[in-house]
Amino acid sequence: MATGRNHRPATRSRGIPEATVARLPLYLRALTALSERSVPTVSSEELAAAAGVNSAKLRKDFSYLGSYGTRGVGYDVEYLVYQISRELGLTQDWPVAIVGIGNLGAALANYGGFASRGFRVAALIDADPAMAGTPVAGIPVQHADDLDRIISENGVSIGVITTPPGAAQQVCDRLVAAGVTSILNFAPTVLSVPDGVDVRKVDLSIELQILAFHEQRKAGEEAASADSGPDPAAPPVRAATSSRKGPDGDMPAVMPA
Ligand SMILES: NC(=O)c1ccc[n+]([C@@H]2O[C@H](COP(=O)([O-])OP(=O)(O)OC[C@H]3O[C@@H](n4cnc5c(N)ncnc54)[C@H](O)[C@@H]3O)[C@@H](O)[C@H]2O)c1
Repeated sequence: MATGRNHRPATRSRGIPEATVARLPLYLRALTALSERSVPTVSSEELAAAAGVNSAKLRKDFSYLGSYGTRGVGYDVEYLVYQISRELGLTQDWPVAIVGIGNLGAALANYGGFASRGFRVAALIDADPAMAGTPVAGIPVQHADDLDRIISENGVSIGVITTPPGAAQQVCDRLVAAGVTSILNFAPTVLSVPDGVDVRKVDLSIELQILAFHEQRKAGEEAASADSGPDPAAPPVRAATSSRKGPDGDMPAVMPA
């Protein structure tokens, strides 16, 4: 378990571009589904379609892993699952602490998908004394006063912040001081962290705002085309608005801080 403050993921030191790292979980999700169906091999085109990624980009991404597939056969599904899991550091257990066990923190604690992906919810922490000792998802909530001890006792290197925004920076500082080097921030605030600490933020309202922008644009284009009648030279409305959002496109669902 790497818990040092200056720990950097091996992927970066091995020179894999950040955009490729962001697509690896998409490949892994598609490959895991194939593996569950006992599919032995997959072509780059099939896998690219399943992951929602362009196939040339997929082949380039896999070349960073040293994985080139076999002509006419494709990629070995099980081996790729192993390779990508290893590259992402998922072949080891990552104890995670969630801080702020309200609506969102409790929902995340109850989400079964983390454990199957190598993330074990090791501790739940909240500042509300009334919550101390109360089990959520079978794990007793611990008081925030004991944060340092909880982090070190559980070897936590990934902290999830689901507190109100006003508390997030202070919680972040305490997590970092306790040795946490990666933070997933759900609070709608920008966190400052020292070098060597990685922060990712998730904001569903930003994603919804981007969808609202596209909805508005589609509605405007439809109104304009209704006003002017059909124009054979105009591109189809769908084609103009179907830009992909995600690690293959321009707006990842989980953003660097
Ligand atoms: N990223 C997203 O898409 C998304 C979606 C929903 C909510 N949120 C954000 O997630 C956060 C939590 O939302 P919620 O609805 O669960 O709120 P909530 O009020 O239900 O829960 C917040 C919890 O944090 C605890 N808390 C407050 N200060 C603390 C501190 N210093 N240390 C430890 N615990 C502390 C509170 O006791 C409470 O239990 C908010 O910042 C909200 O804006 C983000």
